[in-house]
Amino acid sequence: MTYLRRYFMEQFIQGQKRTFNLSSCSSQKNEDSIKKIAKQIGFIGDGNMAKAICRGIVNKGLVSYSQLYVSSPYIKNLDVWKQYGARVSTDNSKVAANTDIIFLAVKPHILPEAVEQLCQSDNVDKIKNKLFVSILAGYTLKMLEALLSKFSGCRVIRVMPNTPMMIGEGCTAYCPGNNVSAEDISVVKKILEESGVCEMVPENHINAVTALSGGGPAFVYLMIEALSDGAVKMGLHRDMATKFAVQTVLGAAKMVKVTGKHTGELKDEVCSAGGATIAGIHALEKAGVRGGIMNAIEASARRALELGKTE
Ligand SMILES: NC(=O)C1=CN([C@@H]2O[C@H](COP(=O)(O)OP(=O)(O)OC[C@H]3O[C@@H](n4cnc5c(N)ncnc54)[C@H](OP(=O)(O)O)[C@@H]3O)[C@@H](O)[C@H]2O)C=CC1
Ligand SMILES: O=C(O)[C@@H]1CCC=N1
Repeated sequence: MTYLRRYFMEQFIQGQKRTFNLSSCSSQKNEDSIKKIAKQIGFIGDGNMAKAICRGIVNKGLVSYSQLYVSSPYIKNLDVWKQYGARVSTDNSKVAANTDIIFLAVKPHILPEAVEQLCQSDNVDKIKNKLFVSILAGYTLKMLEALLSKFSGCRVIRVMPNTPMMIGEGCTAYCPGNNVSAEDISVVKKILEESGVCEMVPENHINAVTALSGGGPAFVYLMIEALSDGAVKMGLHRDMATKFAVQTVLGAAKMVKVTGKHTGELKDEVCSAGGATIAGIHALEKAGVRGGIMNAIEASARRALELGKTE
């Protein structure tokens, strides 16, 4: 078991425990019944992003685990879902046939194989008229609609989520495909909005979104690590350095959001004339940090574009 898988399983279990505690309180129950989505939701692929979405929506009371049906190739890996009441299968077609909304949550290079499994199954007739939600980087609506064309009446919504959905702080963009109804959009939006910010974007913006918010958490983790490393170099203990780096990033992000001020103005409020901060800003500018970050977004968006092409 990889470290990441073990970590997500632990988080997943903790999330479930917290949900159980919350839902035993009556006011939460009332709120839950208002929010609840009366649909069966399928996940083809049970990796990091699928777990983040599921944990986010279960924690918010939108669905219960019994409404989730998850598939991936190794039955052992699905035990954790089963343990909490989700249905599981190694057969993707069972998930697609027995749910209303199907999240495609495999890696891009796996998608043709996963869809082929649906096409070759005995469940083809039962997969008609379904709503598919693709979270894959790179796969355009046109490609997705072509891949799923065997299933008449299928609709597709392309979304780009991120892992902080798991804690209700996600950031997701979505683009509806041809044939989706207002109800399709409304239910998918409800799922995504419940776990953070959610905006509709034109499809030609989705690769930029993939780089910015899809992969962005990784860039921010790296920055937090570097801030902590710098402070350790200057003598702070690691625990404190990381705790302060995290709180500083959180606080700065909230300042931008809450005050609505331009980031340049907020930066100027920190930089005393001839002081310590401007010396640090100078070091960052000399290192080309702004250009480096812009290059990272550009490289990531270009790579996202390539991911839909078969490799
Ligand atoms: N991770 C992220 O932050 C984000 C990811 N995405 C997108 O989400 C998708 C999934 O990424 P992520 O969750 O990170 O990837 P993971 O590798 O964590 O998950 C992929 C899952 O697919 C399973 N799988 C492999 N082959 C098949 C198959 N034939 N049928 C069904 N399931 C299969 C894997 O099972 P096993 O492990 O047993 O092989 C695994 O559970 C990608 O397309 C990515 O572009 C989008 C936004 C953010
Ligand atoms: O790295 C990737 O390709 C995916 C897309 C966004 C986050 N992870």
